Amino acid sequence: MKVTIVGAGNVGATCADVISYRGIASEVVLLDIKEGFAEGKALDIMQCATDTGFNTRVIGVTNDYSKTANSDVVVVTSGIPRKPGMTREELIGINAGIVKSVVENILKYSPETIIVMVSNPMDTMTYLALKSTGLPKNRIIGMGGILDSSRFRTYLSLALDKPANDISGMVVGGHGDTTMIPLTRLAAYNGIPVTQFLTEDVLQKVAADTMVGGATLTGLLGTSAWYAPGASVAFLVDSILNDQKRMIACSVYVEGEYGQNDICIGVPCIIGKNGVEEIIDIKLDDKEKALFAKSADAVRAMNEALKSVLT
Ligand SMILES: NC(=O)C1=CN([C@@H]2O[C@H](COP(=O)(O)OP(=O)(O)OC[C@H]3O[C@@H](n4cnc5c(N)ncnc54)[C@H](O)[C@@H]3O)[C@@H](O)[C@H]2O)C=CC1
Ligand SMILES: O=C([O-])CC(=O)C(=O)O
Repeated sequence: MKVTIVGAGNVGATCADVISYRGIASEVVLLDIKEGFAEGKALDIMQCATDTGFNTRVIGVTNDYSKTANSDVVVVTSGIPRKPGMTREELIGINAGIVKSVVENILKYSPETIIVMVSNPMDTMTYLALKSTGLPKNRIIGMGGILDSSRFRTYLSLALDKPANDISGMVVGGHGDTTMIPLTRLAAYNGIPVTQFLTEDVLQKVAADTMVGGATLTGLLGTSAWYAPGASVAFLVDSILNDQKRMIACSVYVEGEYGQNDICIGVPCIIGKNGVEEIIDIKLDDKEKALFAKSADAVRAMNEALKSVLT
């Protein structure tokens, strides 16, 4: 199985690294516009093979899309990350043009591929990729909810002082500091609702910390995060390539689900070899429904902003 990752920067290279050492794909192509950069990252990752014991072939190329031909999955991480104090939405001006040209080039060589969108603002870039290519909606998947859910589970694990892997929880809605919705009511510690262990105040703090999880790391690091984002992309790619049919919160095109239409937004999906195989329309309570509608309005407004950026 072949995966191409466009953008060999922090997230792209980390994702290539995790895909390789977990043996998720037999071939990974890293592509970047910076001369020699992807080649260097690929060689460095390949030189881990004997110590960590993997056989994935990793190659790096500078803007040579012919080497990406017949990729089963293409991950798009090309574009700029935010700096401290910025929102993801402020990246739209530069990243929209990059994403549009990248997906056009990709489809010339891999017309049947499934695209995983990472570049921010991710919900908007997912919508842009869908609309500009006309691909079927099952083949364009935005990565955000899985990362937000990992952060949610981490903050819950810290509050409970219990292992994160014993905790389930999901974040839906937009992948933005104010648009994501950690579903605290449904989070559980080995099947037991966390509401039995944590006070409402603590749960509200966990939700607030989750929502600004990316901004907190950007403030600490000076650029946005990459270890957890790279691992989240690899998890998603694994579910596609190995047809695992995991339920993962992803940004996908909705047509009536959650009362929304014509936007890409984070909802629970079954992810398998066909990409998005099903959207799980879970029952939200009235408060969650109102938050989802507000989130959807904000996501829709960004899609409107695309028009001025691309003309
Ligand atoms: N959806 C999510 O959950 C997350 C999204 N991100 C987003 O992912 C993107 C990448 O972040 P980082 O890897 O930290 O940035 P980075 O700056 O480390 O890497 C981006 C790479 O893209 C390359 N690039 C730029 N234009 C290109 C083009 N036209 N073709 C090929 N390569 C090109 C750059 O040369 C650079 O190497 C950002 O937009 C960031 O906001 C980051 C973390 C999580
Ligand atoms: O915070 C950012 O800008 C990058 C991102 O989407 C994340 O780490 O969640």
